[in-house]
Amino acid sequence: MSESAALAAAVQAGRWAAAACQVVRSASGLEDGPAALDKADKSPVTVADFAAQALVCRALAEAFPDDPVVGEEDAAALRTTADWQGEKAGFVEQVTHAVNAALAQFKLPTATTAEILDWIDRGGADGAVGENGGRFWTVDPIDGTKGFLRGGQYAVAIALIENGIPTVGVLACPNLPVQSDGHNGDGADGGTGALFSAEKDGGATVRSLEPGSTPTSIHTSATADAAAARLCESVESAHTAHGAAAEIAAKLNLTADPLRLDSQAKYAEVARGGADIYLRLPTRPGYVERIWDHAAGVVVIEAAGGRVTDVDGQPLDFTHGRGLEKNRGVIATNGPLHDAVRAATGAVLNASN
Ligand SMILES: Nc1ncnc2c1ncn2[C@@H]1O[C@H](COP(=O)(O)O)[C@@H](OP(=O)(O)O)[C@H]1O
Ligand SMILES: [Mg+2]
Ligand SMILES: [Mg+2]
Ligand SMILES: [Mg+2]
Repeated sequence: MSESAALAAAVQAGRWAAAACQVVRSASGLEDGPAALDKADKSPVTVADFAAQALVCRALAEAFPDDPVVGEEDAAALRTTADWQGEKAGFVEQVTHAVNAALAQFKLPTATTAEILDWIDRGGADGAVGENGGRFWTVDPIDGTKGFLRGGQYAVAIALIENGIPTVGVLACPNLPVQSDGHNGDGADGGTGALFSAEKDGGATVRSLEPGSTPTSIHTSATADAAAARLCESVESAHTAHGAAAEIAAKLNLTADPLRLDSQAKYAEVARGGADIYLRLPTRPGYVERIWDHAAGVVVIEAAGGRVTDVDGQPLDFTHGRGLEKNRGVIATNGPLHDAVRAATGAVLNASN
């Protein structure tokens, strides 16, 4: 099946953004890592998050100038940097450098800092129902920023949402091998990285991040035997309840240790059969999952034969703006295991309430 214009634009956006992330990683010292700021919620944002959002928004604007974009980041902090000193001095210049280094790799003209900040702020839409005929993009320029900082997994995640349904998804994973190796939490293997993509009702594919690479089809595993299943979850214990996942695994007689990786690389691994179950279990009441942390992963995994619901068995509801306001946690599986995993999850979470 040939790629739609929307998928082609998202693939290009993912390639540009991944290139900027790789520029930042290779330019930063191994000990210090890339420069990062703390956001209002104390979570980190790096030079590469901003550079990647700028490039994704530029690519989407070129192909679809009228489409709103709901991006995780905004440039407000970068517009007030005149008196930044110490480790923050030069932060904005580093963003500009990363964007222009990536553009140069693709033989595109360089941009000014003012243009780059405006591209970042194209991601300021709120995903409100009813705007632009119900069509908007959502972008996580680096999903798994903590993984990126640790040299672990991270993903540039891009999805098109139409009338509340994610219809196109791209996950560019610079530290994930093109072939699953069963221990992908380790980070860069010296390979080129992998780009996963899918369209709703089309197939899902993986290709290398190398220029001109060819996509190959991927599919979830066929296993219906929970005891033989591999479970993946976040590295960060603040993002998912590791203890409850261990209880669910025990209930399912699962024997293998969980595969811990950052970012939507977890959706990608289940989508290609490298794992069978992804659990994201609420850690504290009131946390609302963000749409950009899931939309692209949902398209890829469903097109590969998998299933996604929240921990209550409800479909993820993308019609409430920037948050999955009506959902709690996420269960993603290969498909055949879904009902059993959902039942075990319900039993464990209800027992602890
Ligand atoms: N308390 C919480 N529960 C669940 N997810 C959280 C969380 N706090 C932050 N996150 C989200 O977890 C994402 C990373 O997921 P993972 O642990 O699977 O790598 C972060 O994305 P960013 O890294 O894009 O900010 C952030 O949006
Ligand atoms: Mg973040
Ligand atoms: Mg994220
Ligand atoms: Mg992010």
